[in-house]
Amino acid sequence: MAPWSIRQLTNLNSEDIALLKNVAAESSSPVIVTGHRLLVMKNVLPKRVATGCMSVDGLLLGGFQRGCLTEVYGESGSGKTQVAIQAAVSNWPSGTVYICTEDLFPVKRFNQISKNNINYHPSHDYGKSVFVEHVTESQELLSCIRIRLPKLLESNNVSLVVIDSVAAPFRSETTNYIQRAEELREMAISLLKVAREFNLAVVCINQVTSSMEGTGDNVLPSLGLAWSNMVATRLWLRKSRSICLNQDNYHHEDMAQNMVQVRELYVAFAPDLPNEAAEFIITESGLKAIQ
Ligand SMILES: Nc1ncnc2c1ncn2[C@@H]1O[C@H](COP(=O)(O)OP(=O)(O)OP(=O)(O)O)[C@@H](O)[C@H]1O
Repeated sequence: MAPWSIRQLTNLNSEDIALLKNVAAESSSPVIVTGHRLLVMKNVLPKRVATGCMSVDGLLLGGFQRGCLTEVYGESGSGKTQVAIQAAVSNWPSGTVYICTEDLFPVKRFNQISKNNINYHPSHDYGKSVFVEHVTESQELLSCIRIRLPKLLESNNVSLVVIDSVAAPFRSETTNYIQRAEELREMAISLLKVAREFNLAVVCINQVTSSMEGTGDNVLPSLGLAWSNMVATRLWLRKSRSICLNQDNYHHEDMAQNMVQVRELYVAFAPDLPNEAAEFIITESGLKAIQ
């Protein structure tokens, strides 16, 4: 039996202590259980991580599902990063791990959305709950997910992991397609393990190639069958129509000005969601549902 002690955790009841004793008995090494892990073990955390946009959360029955992989794909500029940043802000005080593989983390935009968050208070340090990592190569990304990520999750309260974007490290090294497929499969397996063990929502952002853009329902992210089989939910982001809005985001057909681009998040595949879409706009303060 591994040595165990209960430090820092307070207000444990007899049920919690019995659960911790069982965990320690089954483990061959010392056990570190944070308050968050205890909640995971007791299975009392909400099953989804909110995106912070009313219409999208309505469609997704509360947000991104924990314990599995969600792929968000769409053409450049469709709003994939905005959705992820908004979810990171809405997830506060719970943490987000944001792994950037292409562009740097958009700090300015994150701060802008944070300050406009409905629960914003000057004393809240939103930045402290976001752990940013930049990796550009596939092996580096794999090692980050397998080694550094679990270590970080052991000692921090995190409920969302974002990879922006998932294909970029593999795109630059595409000479060996078999190796690429194998690495993608390994990455998906490692991400799924982390998602299950720590009860996290893992959101993988994926671009569609320019030749695929605008081809209607045939637009598909292509990372191979092995990868596709690991993804539980696939969401397609696209620009749809333009509309006129007044300052309160109310739709007015007769307004000649303030034309705004509407975006649509469509459930391309999910075991528990209908193939429907939610509309939203992107404003300075983040994603907003249309009234
Ligand atoms: N402050 C802002 N106010 C209003 N709209 C904004 C603001 N910042 C970004 N946007 C909108 O978000 C769009 C960019 O979205 P985003 O960066 O999420 O796209 P993406 O799908 O991640 O693209 P890529 O694949 O190229 O990274 C911009 O084109 C703009 O329309």
